[in-house]
Amino acid sequence: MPNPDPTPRPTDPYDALLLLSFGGPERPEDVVPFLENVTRGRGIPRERLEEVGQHYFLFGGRSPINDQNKALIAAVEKDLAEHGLDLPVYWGNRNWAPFLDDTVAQMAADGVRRVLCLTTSAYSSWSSCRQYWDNIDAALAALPDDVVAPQIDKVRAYFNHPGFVTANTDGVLAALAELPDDVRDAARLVFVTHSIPISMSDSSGPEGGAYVAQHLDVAAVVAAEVAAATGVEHPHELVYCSRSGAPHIPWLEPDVNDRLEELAAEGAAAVVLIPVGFVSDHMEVVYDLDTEALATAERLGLPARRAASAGIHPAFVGAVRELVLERAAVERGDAPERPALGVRGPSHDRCPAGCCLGARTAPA
Ligand SMILES: CC1=C(CCC(=O)O)c2cc3nc(cc4[nH]c(cc5[nH]c(cc1n2)c(C)c5CCC(=O)O)c(CCC(=O)O)c4C)C(CCC(=O)O)=C3C
Ligand SMILES: [Fe+2]
Repeated sequence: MPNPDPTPRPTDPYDALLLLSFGGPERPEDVVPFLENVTRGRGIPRERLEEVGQHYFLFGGRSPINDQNKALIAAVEKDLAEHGLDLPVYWGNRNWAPFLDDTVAQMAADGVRRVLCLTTSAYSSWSSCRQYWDNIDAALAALPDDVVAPQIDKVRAYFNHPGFVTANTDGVLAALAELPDDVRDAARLVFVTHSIPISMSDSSGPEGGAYVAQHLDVAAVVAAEVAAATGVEHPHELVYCSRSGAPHIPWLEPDVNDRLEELAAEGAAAVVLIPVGFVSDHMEVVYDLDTEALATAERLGLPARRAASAGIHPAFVGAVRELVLERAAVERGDAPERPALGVRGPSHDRCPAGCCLGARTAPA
C-alpha cells in the first residue's frame, strides 16, 4: 500500500509482517501426513517416527503450536494497534496448514510488496534459520509467472533481544517460586534446547558454532538476571532434548534425561528446566520436558519445575514490535539502536554467504 504522505511511517518500507512457524497437526488424522512433511528427505528412521507419532496421539493428535501461534498473532496485532502501527500480520507454516506457499500467494494477491518475516525460532542453524529461508524461496518460486512476488526479509536471530531474555527470566523466577522452600536456593538452572546433528551445529551461523554459542550466551544472561532478582547464584548449564536421526550420527549432548540422572547422583537438590531454545510451549516442551523429563526427575526423587517459554509474555510481544521497527529503520537507511544482551552483540540482518551451510539460494 503506497504511502501518499512523504514522511515515512515507522513500519515503512514494510507493508506486512509474516509469522513463519513449524506447524503441527490439529487432529489424529493429521499426525502421519504432518510427520511425513517434516521428515521428507531427512533420513529419519521409521521407529523414531512411530515413537514421535505416539507423543502426538497421547495429546489427542493435536499439537498446541498452532493455537499458540494464533495467540501470538492476536497479541502482536493488539500491541501494534496500541502503538498506532498499521501493519497486517500474516501466518504461514513449514509443515502444516496454513502452509507458507498459500500465505505467500495470498500476500501477493493482496498487493503486499515488502514483507518482514519473524520465525518462531530465535537462533542460527540450518534447521532454525536457513531451512526457513529455503521454505521462503520455494514459496516465492511457486508463484505463478503473472504475479508480482513480494520481497521478503527476515528478522535477525533474536535470542539475545532484551524482551526475549526478560520473558525467559520471568519464567525461571516463577518456576523457582513453585519449588519447595527448602530446596529453592540450591536449585540448578538447566537450560534446554532442541538437539541437532553436530555437523549442523558446527556449521551454524557465519563462522560456525553459533547455535551452541548463542544458547550459552543467553543462558548466562538469564542466570545473571535471576541472580540479580533473587540474590542467589544458581549454577546453570545447557542440555538438549528431542534427539532424532539415525543412531550412528552424532547429535548435541547431553540429553536432558541423562543429565538429570547425573545431577541426582551428584546430590543436586532441585532443578528448573528452562526451554530457552523454544518460543512457545509446543509438543517438544509438553512431551519431551513435561511428560518425559519431569517423569525422569520424579523417578529420581529430584524436585523439578519447568519454566514457561516466551509465549505471549508482554516483554516478548513488545520485542516483536521493537524488532520490526528496528529493521524497518535499517531498511530506510537509518542506524537504529539494535539492542542485544550478552557478549555476542546483535545478529546480522542478512545472512552472509555461507551462513548455516552455504548461501541462501536465490528464488528461481
Ligand atoms: C532446531 C530445531 C527446532 C527449534 C527451532 C524451530 O522451532 O524451528 C525444532 C522445532 C520443532 N520441531 C518440531 C517437531 C519435529 N521436529 C522433528 C525433527 C527435527 N527437528 C530438528 C531441529 C529442530 N526442531 C531436526 C534437526 C530434526 C530432524 C529432521 C531434520 O533433519 O530436519 C520431527 C520429526 C520427528 C523427529 O525426528 O523427532 C518433528 C515432529 C516442532 C513442532 C512441535 C509441535 O508440533 O508442537 C518444533 C517447533
Ligand atoms: Fe524439530
